[in-house]
Amino acid sequence: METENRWRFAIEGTSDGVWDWNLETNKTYYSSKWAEIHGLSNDIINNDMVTWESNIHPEDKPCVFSSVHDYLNNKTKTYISEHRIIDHNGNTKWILEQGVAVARNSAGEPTRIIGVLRDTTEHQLSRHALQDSESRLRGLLTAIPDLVWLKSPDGIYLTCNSRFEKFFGKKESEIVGKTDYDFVDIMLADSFRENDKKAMASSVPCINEEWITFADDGHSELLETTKTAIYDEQGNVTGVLGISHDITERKSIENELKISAYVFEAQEGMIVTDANNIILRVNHAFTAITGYSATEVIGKNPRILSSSKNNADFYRAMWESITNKGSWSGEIWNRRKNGEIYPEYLTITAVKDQHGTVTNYVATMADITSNKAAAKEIEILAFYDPLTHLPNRRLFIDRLSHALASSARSQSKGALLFIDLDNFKNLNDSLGHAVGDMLLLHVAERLNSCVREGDTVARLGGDEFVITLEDLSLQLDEAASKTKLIGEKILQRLSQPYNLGEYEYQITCSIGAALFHHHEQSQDELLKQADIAMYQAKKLGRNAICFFDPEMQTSINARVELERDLNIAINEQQFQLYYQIQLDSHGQAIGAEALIRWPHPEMGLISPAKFIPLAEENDLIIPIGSWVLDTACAQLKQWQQNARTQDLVLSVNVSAKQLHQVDFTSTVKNTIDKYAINPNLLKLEITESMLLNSIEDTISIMSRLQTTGVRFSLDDFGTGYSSLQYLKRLPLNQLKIDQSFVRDITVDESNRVIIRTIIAMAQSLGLETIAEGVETEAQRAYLLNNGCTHFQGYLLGKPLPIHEFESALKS
Ligand SMILES: Nc1nc2c(ncn2[C@@H]2O[C@H](COP(=O)(O)O[C@H]3[C@@H](O)[C@H](n4cnc5c(=O)[nH]c(N)nc54)O[C@@H]3COP(=O)(O)O)[C@@H](O)[C@H]2O)c(=O)[nH]1
Repeated sequence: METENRWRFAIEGTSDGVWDWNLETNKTYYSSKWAEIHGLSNDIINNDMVTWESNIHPEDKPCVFSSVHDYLNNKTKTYISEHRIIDHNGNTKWILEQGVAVARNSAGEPTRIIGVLRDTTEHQLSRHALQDSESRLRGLLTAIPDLVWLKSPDGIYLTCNSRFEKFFGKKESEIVGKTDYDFVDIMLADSFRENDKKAMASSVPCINEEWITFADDGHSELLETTKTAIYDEQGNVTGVLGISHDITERKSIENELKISAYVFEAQEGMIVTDANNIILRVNHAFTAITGYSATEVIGKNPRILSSSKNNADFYRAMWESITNKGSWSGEIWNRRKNGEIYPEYLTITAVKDQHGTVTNYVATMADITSNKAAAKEIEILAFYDPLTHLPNRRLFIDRLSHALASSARSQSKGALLFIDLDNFKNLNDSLGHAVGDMLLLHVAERLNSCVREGDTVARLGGDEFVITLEDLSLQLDEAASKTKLIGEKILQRLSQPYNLGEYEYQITCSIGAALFHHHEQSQDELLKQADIAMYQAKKLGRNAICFFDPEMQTSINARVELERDLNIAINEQQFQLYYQIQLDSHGQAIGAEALIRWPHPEMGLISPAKFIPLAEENDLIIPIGSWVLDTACAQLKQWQQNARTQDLVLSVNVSAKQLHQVDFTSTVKNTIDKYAINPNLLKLEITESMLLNSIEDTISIMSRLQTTGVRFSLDDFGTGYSSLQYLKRLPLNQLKIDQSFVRDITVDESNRVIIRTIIAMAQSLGLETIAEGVETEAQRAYLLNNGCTHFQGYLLGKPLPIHEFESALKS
């Protein structure tokens, strides 16, 4: 009892409330302090558990009972509970209650528990106030659309808001305690750290802009980040606060504005007016174009620029378009400040507000004075010949098609003249192109003077001119005779001497005429016909006019077909080589001439005299010549393997185009190498006419080939104009007397003289002579008696396919 009293005395002395619960008697002792906390006094207190329980806040009771239950069942070591009570005066208080068993029964169950109780209301209130403040702060941070974060001086995140979480794509709890290096690449983290340090070292906030990619969805934003150092009361830096604001849109607007300002000051003049068409703003280009400064026009109506060149209807239509369609653009004549009227390309656009009401008009203007001049220039370049200023081919074709249409309508006949100067090239080559151009200018003038106003004289290019003669007559024959008269006038006028600076020059022309008399004729067809007729005039000896006739067309068509077939022949290797024997003065076979044959699948054997000139014209001679050379060398290879034929020399015809191919020398060498033949047995026949042009070039090519051992024969000798001078320089082995001299040898004394001269020339140059076209014994005898060394002709053998040739050789 004594102990109990002492215990009671002691507990009454503490500042905490004490309770002592005897579980066996279910009596509870409450200290005065306990009673005080509960708003009770000791004299009215009941020493039972009901007193304790009834004061507990109803909401907290389940939790308190659970704690008691856990303790009684030995689930916890002490009983502890912080909960609310409602004291006797109705005040809600927070208390912290703790208790331990001081006695247990034999089963180990508590039989007496003593506990203390402390009023924690004040502490709880301030804790809750702090929690509230924190949650308000957090709510605030969350509501802020900016990224907000706080880092320690060494860069460790202390907190951040939810917007910031999106940047790293992590929750705040995962961010706090880490640094930038844990979330972004090292370069970016370095730059963040650098800016943090700057901010912490600065007394004012530091601002920087950076593009940031958000880890949560990968989108990017341009952020303006303000970093501010945070200090404690002693002024020590305790961290850095960062706030990043998305300025992507603002920047883009700023850029748009910059661009707009730039555009406004672009090359084109600009006017901005209000809805009443009063000028609000103009740019520098406007001033440059019109001569008016901004101050001179602001507040005025743009009509100060108008000229009298556009009438009221024009402006009415313009405003109608602006009102109805929102814009107008087109060419307009305006007046500059200095009074000059100029063309302008103007665009006016109505600017409307969201209600569709016009607020402004924006006009852009481009001075097209120079465009107009350029357009004129372009037209001249596109449609006129720059030298003579005559219409060019394009304009001519256009005019011709109109003339044809008009002729078809009126039934009145017209004509097309195709004029080509004769040997114009000689003038260019001898006196130069500048003099040639002067002549062309004179020709253009003279042609214009030969025709009527409505006729068109055009230059197609080079020395080719064309003229359309319209409305000649309703009768075809009369139209033809008028055409002839005009053509003859042109022949006569053009053949008069020309004064070309220091030179006086005379030239003639050839004219082809085609009449247009039925509406199916196309301009291309007519041009072709006149061209054909012009070639006919050339063939007739030049300085002549020829009319197109249908027979010519037939022959042209045949040529076109032949050309097409020739291409097929090359691809399908339809050619054959024939061999014509060549004998020496003792009648010994010394070789042969390879002569191409074309057994056409439908037309039979076509003479080389017919297709070789065509092949030369359109360059098909190149593949044909290569085939001949290759086949001849292959034959030489065959012959080399036989004692009877191993010394035969094979002559191969080479055309001018072939000889002047850049790779001709190498082609010959390669072919010789390919078949490993003796080059001395290959003789290339070139014609005398080939020497007329580019003699120096020909000498150099022949000389290069001569070094390989190849031999040369000069074909058709006597028909050209080779001077002895040139002959001496050519690396020749043989002169071939043309068959035209041989043919009449027995009847024509002049041919005999020529033959004797050729043989004498050959002897003096140390060359062999071979006569071709030897058909009679008399011809052979005469040639032999006059020193001719070699012979070829039907008398000795016709050109034969290889098997027949070799059989003839044996016999
Ligand atoms: N570039 C090349 N030209 C070649 C080639 N093959 C032939 N030709 C040239 O074609 C022209 C016509 O040749 P062709 O019809 O073969 O006539 C030759 C002989 O057949 C003919 N000849 C020969 N002997 C007589 C004869 O006694 N009487 C007679 N009326 N004609 C005869 O003469 C032509 C020989 O020509 P050439 O010796 O070359 O002057 C002709 O110009 C050939 O050159 C070829 O592969 N490439």
